[in-house]
Amino acid sequence: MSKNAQFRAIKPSPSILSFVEDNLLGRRRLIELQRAGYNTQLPASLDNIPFSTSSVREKIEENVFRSKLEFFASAKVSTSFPHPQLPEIAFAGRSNVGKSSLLNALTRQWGVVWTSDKPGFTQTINFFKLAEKLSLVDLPGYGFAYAKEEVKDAWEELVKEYVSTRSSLRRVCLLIDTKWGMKPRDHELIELMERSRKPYQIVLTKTDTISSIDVARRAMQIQENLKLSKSLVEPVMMVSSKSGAGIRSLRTVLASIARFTKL
Ligand SMILES: Nc1nc2c(ncn2[C@@H]2O[C@H](COP(=O)(O)OP(=O)(O)OP(=O)(O)O)[C@@H](O)[C@H]2O)c(=O)[nH]1
Ligand SMILES: [Mg+2]
Repeated sequence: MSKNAQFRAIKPSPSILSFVEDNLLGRRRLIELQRAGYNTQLPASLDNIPFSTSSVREKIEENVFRSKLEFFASAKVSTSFPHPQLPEIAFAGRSNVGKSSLLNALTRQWGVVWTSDKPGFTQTINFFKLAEKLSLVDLPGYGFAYAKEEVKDAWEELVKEYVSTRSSLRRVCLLIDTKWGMKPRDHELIELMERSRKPYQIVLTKTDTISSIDVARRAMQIQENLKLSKSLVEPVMMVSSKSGAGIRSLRTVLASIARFTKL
């Protein structure tokens, strides 16, 4: 069977299918979003309360994500990692997968984290904090095709060192582009997290680019692939920073890390 046919033969579980439907994930027609009660005039309209009568955005439900997002450190080498003070959530994944965009979408604070359509844009580990509650870390993407080999290796070493040694790191969100699925470099990082027993959670990004059934298939495929993994935190999360789909669900999951972990 071809890879494509194999993918199409995947039967997503009922829980994945209902998550996809409840969050209106996948490419959707405008009329469908409007019928579901979303104000499609708003940017990232699915990150709002359906049937809200307000013409502006409702406030973010999770307190911690309403705090001001502040950049506080940047590191190119491990000796410049800041002193670990807050529970930390890191965003890892291939270049261009949407890490920086997701940080912006979670906090709705556009412009604090820089995004770009040029792969390999984020070249250092950037540390942000939300009040004195939680630290969010934007990792440089790996697998960037155009950088010089030695530069690329240096980035990867930095990410690996961070993931395996950082004591305040509570979760790594491993972002995977829904359309393309997991690549060898993603597996390398997973092996490292398994070895260093770092809890990690998969976040499928750019779900607005493919059909909803394919989003569900991708989540199922990854869940099956990683079912023997010990450090994986379930479930597979699915988001679109563009439509706002799944963003509220991810905030809920991540806010509990701020609430329940002490350093
Ligand atoms: N359609 C769509 N495009 C997205 C989404 N999220 C990000 N993008 C686009 O993807 C490109 C890369 O986004 P970034 O957030 O800069 O990606 P990154 O993972 O931080 O990239 P590096 O810093 O190079 O590692 C930009 O052009 C974004 O506009 C999404 O949910 N949907
Ligand atoms: Mg980036």
